Amino acid sequence: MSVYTVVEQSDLVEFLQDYSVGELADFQGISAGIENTNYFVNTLQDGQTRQFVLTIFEHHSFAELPYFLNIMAFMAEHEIPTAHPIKTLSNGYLKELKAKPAALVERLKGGGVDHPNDIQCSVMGEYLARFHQAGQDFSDFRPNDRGLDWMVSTYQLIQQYLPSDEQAMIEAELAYQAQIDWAHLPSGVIHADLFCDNALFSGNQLSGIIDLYYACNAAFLYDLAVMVNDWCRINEGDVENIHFDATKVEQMVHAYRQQRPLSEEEEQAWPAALRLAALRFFLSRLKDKHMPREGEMTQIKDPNVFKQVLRIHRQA
Ligand SMILES: Nc1ncnc2c1ncn2[C@@H]1O[C@H](COP(=O)(O)OP(=O)(O)O)[C@@H](O)[C@H]1O
Ligand SMILES: N[C@@H](CCOP(=O)(O)O)C(=O)O
Repeated sequence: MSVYTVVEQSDLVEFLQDYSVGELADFQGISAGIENTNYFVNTLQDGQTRQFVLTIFEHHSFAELPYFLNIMAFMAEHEIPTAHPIKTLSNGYLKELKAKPAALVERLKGGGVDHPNDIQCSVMGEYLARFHQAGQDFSDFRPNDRGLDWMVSTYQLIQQYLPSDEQAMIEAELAYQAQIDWAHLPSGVIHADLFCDNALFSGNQLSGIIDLYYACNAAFLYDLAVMVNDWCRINEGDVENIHFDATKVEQMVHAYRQQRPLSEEEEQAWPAALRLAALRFFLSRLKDKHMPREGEMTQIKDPNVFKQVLRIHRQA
């Protein structure tokens, strides 16, 4: 349930006064998602229904949000299907609602993908490369706040809760990753969290890329690895049965390469990128499990999924 901050009709009518979007027709809380409060908002303007999503940011400060909203606008203006934020009458993207940062963005068509097919994996590979290429012209910079430093500090926080086998695997992987110089690989703006639940499809057509709230500057190869680890992973029952669909991996990476060829260094670093991406989400899910954020009902995702993914890549 991602309605942590309840919005009344009167709140929304007042909030919309600062936009040129017409009059509030109706609105509805969105149950999907885990980080922020989201509402579908419909207005009536010049006899036409307009559809938006209102997001109330539960964990971000006012200061850090312009980067994300500017990327959403930039990518939408560069043929990447992100949701364009709506400008207020004072020409900004960010407002305050119920004492929290809030933004109104266009509502994208399509639905989530639970079991992606080969074509959808290929489409995602192409569009991630397009995202990376377009981002080369984006002027703002944000360091990766889920990089190796964060991984080390997060491990130190949760180590006390972990069984010895997990401690040993994480320490070995951190030591391995510390030897790799990611900074020399092609880098730029990445999504950093492009899981299946952050893309919207209408059939085999990509209609939305959402949740850009981990976007940052980092190695492009890492972003592709994050996506492969989720979109090409086959979960059949027990975690031990997790494996990768080689055709989906090939389709995704081939489509990416067709749009943006990988350098020789990237080709060589690919196994390490898959491991780094698995470690990142293994650690964040372990932290959410052992140190859940206060005051909210979080959907705890299974860390063992990425424990198994990391194990598979380390044994490859
Ligand atoms: N711009 C949008 N257009 C259409 N649906 C959206 C849009 N943004 C979010 N959603 C819907 O809201 C859900 C939660 O959004 P998400 O950004 O994943 O939430 P959270 O920030 O909590 O992770 C998504 O799964 C999607 O169904
Ligand atoms: N897509 C991630 C959730 C986002 O990461 P987190 O750092 O907010 O936990 C996942 O499925 O683990």
